[in-house]
Amino acid sequence: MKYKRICLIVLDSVGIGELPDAPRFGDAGSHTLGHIAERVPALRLPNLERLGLGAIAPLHGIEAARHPQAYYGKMAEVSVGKDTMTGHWEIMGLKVATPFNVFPEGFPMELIERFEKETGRKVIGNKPASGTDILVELGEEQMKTGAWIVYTSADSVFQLAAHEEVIPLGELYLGCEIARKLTLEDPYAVGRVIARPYVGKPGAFVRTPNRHDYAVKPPAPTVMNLLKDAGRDVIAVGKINDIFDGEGVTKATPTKSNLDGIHKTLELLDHDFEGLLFTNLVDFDSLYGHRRDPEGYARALNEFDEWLPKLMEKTGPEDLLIITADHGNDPVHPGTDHTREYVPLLVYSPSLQEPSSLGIRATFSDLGATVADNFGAGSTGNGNSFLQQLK
Ligand SMILES: O=P(O)(O)O[C@H]1O[C@H](CO)[C@@H](O)[C@H]1O
Ligand SMILES: [Mn+2]
Ligand SMILES: [Mn+2]
Repeated sequence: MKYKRICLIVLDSVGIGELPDAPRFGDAGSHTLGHIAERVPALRLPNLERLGLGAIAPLHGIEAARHPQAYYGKMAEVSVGKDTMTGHWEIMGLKVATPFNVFPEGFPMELIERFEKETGRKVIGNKPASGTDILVELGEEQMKTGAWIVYTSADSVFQLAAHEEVIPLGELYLGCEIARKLTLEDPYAVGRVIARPYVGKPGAFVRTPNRHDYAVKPPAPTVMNLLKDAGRDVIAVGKINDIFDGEGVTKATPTKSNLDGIHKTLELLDHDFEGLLFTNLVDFDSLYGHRRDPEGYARALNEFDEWLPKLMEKTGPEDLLIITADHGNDPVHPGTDHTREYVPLLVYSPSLQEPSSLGIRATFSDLGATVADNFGAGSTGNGNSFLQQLK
């Protein structure tokens, strides 16, 4: 065991430029970090810059450090998707070869009818939509009729929106469990069912942090399962537990925001453990990427950058701090969906002598392979470990 604790932070959707196959996903020219830096020329990320962020790709206002404090590079996604589950599963050693089903025309009527029958409420919506736009369109109708708002996106998601004062949270979660049961397998096989509660009055609806995700289980053991089976700790912060449906997790903490996720990560680093601390910071994606808000996205990046020194401080010589992402979500790209991009890779420990480039990794799974390698936990069969390169 080279490192005792590995703290892996996924900045959800913080991509670093189009992948060669981006045109196939409608994402030619996408560049989440690059376009934010261009749109918000005042953006400075001095701490990520010190680690080597600007050495991965040219970014306006962020220099390429001459002596980066972290190993740096970028990783390509080989799986056939650009959603959160696919990205995280690939990071943890799986290659998703069959895409999840998507529903650009909405869900088949027979599924909707079964859902209505089992829940005792009607469905309105049933189409791809932005989660905030659909509330503007249908929130008032839901308040009047008590019907479910069902919507999807370019991802494989069955999203169920409900006003907390019209359909109580408990009933919303029950509705999601019913939807989960109905869509678990073919012919629907939906990646995720998501509870989307909101509050407020027409014209001023706001979504609450009581969102809850019901994912399918990863189709094979991931690096997290390998670690858990090898007796290591696998601590999940934020959405991680949902994304893996609890598989391979030994302890989980949900979060309310990026800042909450950073605080919880810092707190966990104060305790002794041996294994992986795996954090997802989702605000980048849900509050700014999907909302096509480059200014908000820049502020969130800035906030993470300000807390980074604290995270580095708590990373001891026997620890590794790894920062990456799961896909892109370029706030300047047309539409409101994810973008098919490389993700950044920064690997820091105060014990590293002269960090240099890790190059372009052929798959996100190189990261998982490195984690498994470090703990002598075996292999999922995907990815090449870069552990020996870290000196
Ligand atoms: O527009 P909202 O509701 O935020 O939905 C987004 O969030 C979903 C899950 O991450 C994505 O599939 C996308 O549809
Ligand atoms: Mn994501
Ligand atoms: Mn998303």
